[in-house]
Amino acid sequence: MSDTPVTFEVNEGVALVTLNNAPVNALNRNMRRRIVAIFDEISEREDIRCAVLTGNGTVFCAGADLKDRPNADIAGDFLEHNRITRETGNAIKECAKPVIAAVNGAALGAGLGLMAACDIMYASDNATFGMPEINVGLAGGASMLRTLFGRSTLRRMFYTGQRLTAHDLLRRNVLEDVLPPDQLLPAALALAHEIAAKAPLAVLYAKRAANMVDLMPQRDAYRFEQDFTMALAKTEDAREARMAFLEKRQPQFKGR
Ligand SMILES: C/C=C/C(=O)SCCNC(=O)CCNC(=O)[C@H](O)C(C)(C)COP(=O)(O)OP(=O)(O)OC[C@H]1O[C@@H](n2cnc3c(N)ncnc32)[C@H](O)[C@@H]1OP(=O)(O)O
Repeated sequence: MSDTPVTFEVNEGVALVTLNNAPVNALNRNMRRRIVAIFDEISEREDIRCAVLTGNGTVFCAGADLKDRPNADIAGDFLEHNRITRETGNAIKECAKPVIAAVNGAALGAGLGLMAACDIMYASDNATFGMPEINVGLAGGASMLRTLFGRSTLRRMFYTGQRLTAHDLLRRNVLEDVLPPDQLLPAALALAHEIAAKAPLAVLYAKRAANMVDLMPQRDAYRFEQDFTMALAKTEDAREARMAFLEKRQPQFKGR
């Protein structure tokens, strides 16, 4: 295992978070804690506007570390493991800034869950996707895929452990794009920089709204979004965005 199981660097408003636990970036507790800490930090740092999540090596993430399981004979050990496991995805989903997945290889089990927690998803053309829990004595994880797949595909993957290709997911409108490995990170970073150049408050509101509308009925969701529209309309940046459009110039945002 690497000393730094997840690395984190920031460049011009974009954070690049890289899973770095050779050979297959399997998730152990140490790594999960680091992921939670990094995305909480990204939420609060004003110099970060968008993040990209990728993996080092040829596998994005092989899911739960099958060599480092909780001990059911130690009271509390399984519950603590489960708590940090679910907070890993939540930290990405609830991150105040958009997170773009750049899936550079297999994304399996909890690894596919990491991708599913992201806002926008790119993959390399050699990536594969599956929920192999059924084959390794584990259950649980269908809930992580609800926003990605329809009922039948989700259950087929869940009951069989079958793996789908990146092109299968592109055809099913799960992925934004499928790219050769050397073009994956540049494409994800280019989109991240485009988002990072938007009015910061507008992006914060947009992500909160997008997360909420995942959960709410349409009528309530749009009512909720209108509150954000009203709050945003009162900011200096909203006025600047409108004036820049009318004056045919680039906006200068102040984050307020
Ligand atoms: C709710 C969520 C639950 C879950 O996430 S359950 C876990 C689901 N994950 C799996 O079942 C992982 C299955 N792994 C694979 O299919 C393959 O592996 C890969 C496609 C990821 C990579 O294949 P390749 O490049 O051919 O490498 P390799 O020789 O299979 O593996 C290299 C080393 O990595 C170890 N390894 C693979 N997956 C895991 C894992 N999830 N946890 C711990 N170790 C893993 C292997 O055993 C081996 O190790 P050694 O070199 O000692 O033989």
